[in-house]
Amino acid sequence: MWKYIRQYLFFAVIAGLFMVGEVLMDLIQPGIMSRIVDDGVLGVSNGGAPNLHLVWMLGLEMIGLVLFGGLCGSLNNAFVHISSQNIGNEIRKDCFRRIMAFSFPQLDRFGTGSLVTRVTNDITQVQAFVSLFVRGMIRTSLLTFGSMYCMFRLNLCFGLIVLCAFPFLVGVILFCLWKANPLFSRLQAQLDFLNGMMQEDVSGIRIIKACVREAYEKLRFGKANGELIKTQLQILVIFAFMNPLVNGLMYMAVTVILLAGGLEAGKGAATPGTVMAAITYATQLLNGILMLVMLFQNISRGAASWKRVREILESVPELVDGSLDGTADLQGEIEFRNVSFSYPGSGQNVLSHINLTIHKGETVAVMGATGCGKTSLVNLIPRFYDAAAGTVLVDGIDVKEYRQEALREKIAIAMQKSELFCMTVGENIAWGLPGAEDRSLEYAASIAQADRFIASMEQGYGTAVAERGMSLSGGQKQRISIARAVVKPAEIYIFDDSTSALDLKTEAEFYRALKRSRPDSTKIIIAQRIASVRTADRIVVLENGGIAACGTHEELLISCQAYQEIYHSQIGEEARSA
Ligand SMILES: Nc1ncnc2c1ncn2[C@@H]1O[C@H](COP(=O)(O)OP(=O)(O)OP(=O)(O)O)[C@@H](O)[C@H]1O
Repeated sequence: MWKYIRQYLFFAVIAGLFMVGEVLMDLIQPGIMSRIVDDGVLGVSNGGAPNLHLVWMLGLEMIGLVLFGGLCGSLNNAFVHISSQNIGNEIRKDCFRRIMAFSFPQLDRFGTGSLVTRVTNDITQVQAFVSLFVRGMIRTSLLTFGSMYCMFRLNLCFGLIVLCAFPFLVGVILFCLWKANPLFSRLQAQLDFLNGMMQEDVSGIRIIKACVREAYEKLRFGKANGELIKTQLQILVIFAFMNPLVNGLMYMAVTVILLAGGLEAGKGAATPGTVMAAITYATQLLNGILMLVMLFQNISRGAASWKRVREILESVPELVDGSLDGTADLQGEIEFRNVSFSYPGSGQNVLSHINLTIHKGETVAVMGATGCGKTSLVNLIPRFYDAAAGTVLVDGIDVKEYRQEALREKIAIAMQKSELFCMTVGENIAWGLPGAEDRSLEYAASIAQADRFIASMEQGYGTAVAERGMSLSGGQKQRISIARAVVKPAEIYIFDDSTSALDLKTEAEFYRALKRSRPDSTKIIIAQRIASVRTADRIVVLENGGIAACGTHEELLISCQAYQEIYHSQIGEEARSA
C-alpha cells in the first residue's frame, strides 16, 4: 500500500495540514465562547457588568475562525480526493496489468466474477478507506486528544472524568470491530459470487428465457442476494448497538461533568462559561469518537478489500517467460513429445503420452468425441496451459523457452467460441493485426467467406457490432473470428471448431481459400464433421486422452474403427440410403 501512498503523499500531507487548521479552529471556539459568556455577558471579571463591545469583538473573531476553518475543511477535502482517487487509479491499473499477465489456470482459479468485484468494488472500498484515513484519522485524533487536553486545561476534574470514560469507549469499539471483521471478508466473497451469477445470467439471458428458467434463476439469485443481505444486516446490527453504547457512555460523562461543574462553580473553582466550554469540548470529543467508530468500520472493510486486491497484485504470473524470439528456419513445425496434461487441481489426465509431429505447411485435422481433449491439445501450443509431462516444441524449440509474445506472434487462432468486441466489423478483424490496411482486412474477409455478407451491410466494414456480437448470426460471428485470425500472416493457424456454424459449401470454400492464400503455414483444424476434415493432409483421431489413429481420410477409413464409426454415422448412412 505504501508504494501507492508514497506517490501521492504530497497531496495527502497538504490535506493533513488543512485538516489541522480546521480542527484548530474547532478547538479554539469553545474557549472564545467561554470568554463571551463569562467576561462579555456575565461580566465575571468586571464586577458583574456586561461588556457588549467585547461580545461584538469576540463574536466577529469567532465568525472569522469559523470561515477560516470551513475554508481549511474544503481544501482538505479537495486534496484528500486528489490523493485517494489517484491511489485508487494506480491500484486499478496495476491490477489490470497483472490480470492481463495471468495464465489461464490463474484466471480459472480467481473466476471472472471475483476479478471484476476486486477491480471495481474492492478498490472503491480501499479508496474510501484512504480518503477517510487521511481525513478522519487526523481529524478524530486531533479533535479527541485536543478536546481532552483543553478540558484538562479548563479544569483538572473535567479532564479526569473524560479520561475515565475513555477505556470503556475503546473497549466497546474494539469488541464490535472484532465481531464485524470476519463479516466484512464474508461480505466481499458473497459479492463475488453475486457478481459472477449476475454476469452469467445477463450474458445467458437468452438461453434462460428459451429454457423458461427465469423462475429458477430468480430463486438462485434471490438466495445469493438473501445471504448477502443477511451478512450486511449482521454488520449493521453490530454497529447499531455500538453507536448508542458509545453515545450513552459519552452522555454519562457529560452528565458527570455537569454535576462536577455545579460543585466546582459552588466552590468558585469554575465559572458558567468554563462549564459551557467543557460541555462543548465533551460534545466535540463525542463527535471525534463517533467519527473514529465510522473510521474503524471503513478501516475494517477497507482492510478486507485490500487483502483481496493484494491477492491479485501479489499473484506472480505462473508462466515463466522464456527468452528466445524464435528461429529463422523450419517456421511452423510442431512436435508433441510424450506429452501428458491435466487441468490444475483435477489430477486426472486429459491427455496421455501424446507423440505427434506436424510439419511446416501441413494441414492436420483433429477429431474425436466431445470432451476427448482436442481443445486442450491445441491450447498447449501457444502455452495457454503447460504440459504436465513431456515437451511441446515449435520449430524444434520447447515452447517454454520462447518469450510468450514471440511464440504467440507465430500463431493465429480462431477459438471455439467467437468472442467479438463492441467495435466495428473492420476493427474486429483488424484486432488480429493492429494497423492492418483496408486491403488486408478485405482479403482476410474474402478468405473467411465473410466479404459478401459484410458488403451487404449498410455500413460495410464500418458496421458497429453489438456487445458480444449479439447483432450477428452464429455463422457471421464465426466468419469474422476466422477473418481476425487469417488477417495475421502467421506460421501456424489453429481453427478450433470455428466453422461449426457454416454450411458445408461455405466451409469447403474457406478451406480452399485458406490453402491457396497461406500455402506455407501449418494449419490445425479441429472439427466434428468428416466433410470438414477429409481434405486435410492428415487426420488425428483422439480417444481416451491418446491418439487412436493418424493418417489420411482414406487410410483411416480402412484402419481406424473409431473413424469408420464417425464416418458411417455422418456420411455412410447418407450414402447407404442413397
Ligand atoms: N478450464 C478447465 N478446467 C478444468 N477442466 C477442463 C477445463 N477445460 C476443459 N476441461 C475438461 O477437459 C476435458 C477436455 O476438454 P476439451 O475442451 O479439451 O475437449 P474437446 O475435445 O475440445 O471438447 P469439445 O469437442 O466438446 O469442444 C473435458 O473433460 C473438460 O471437462
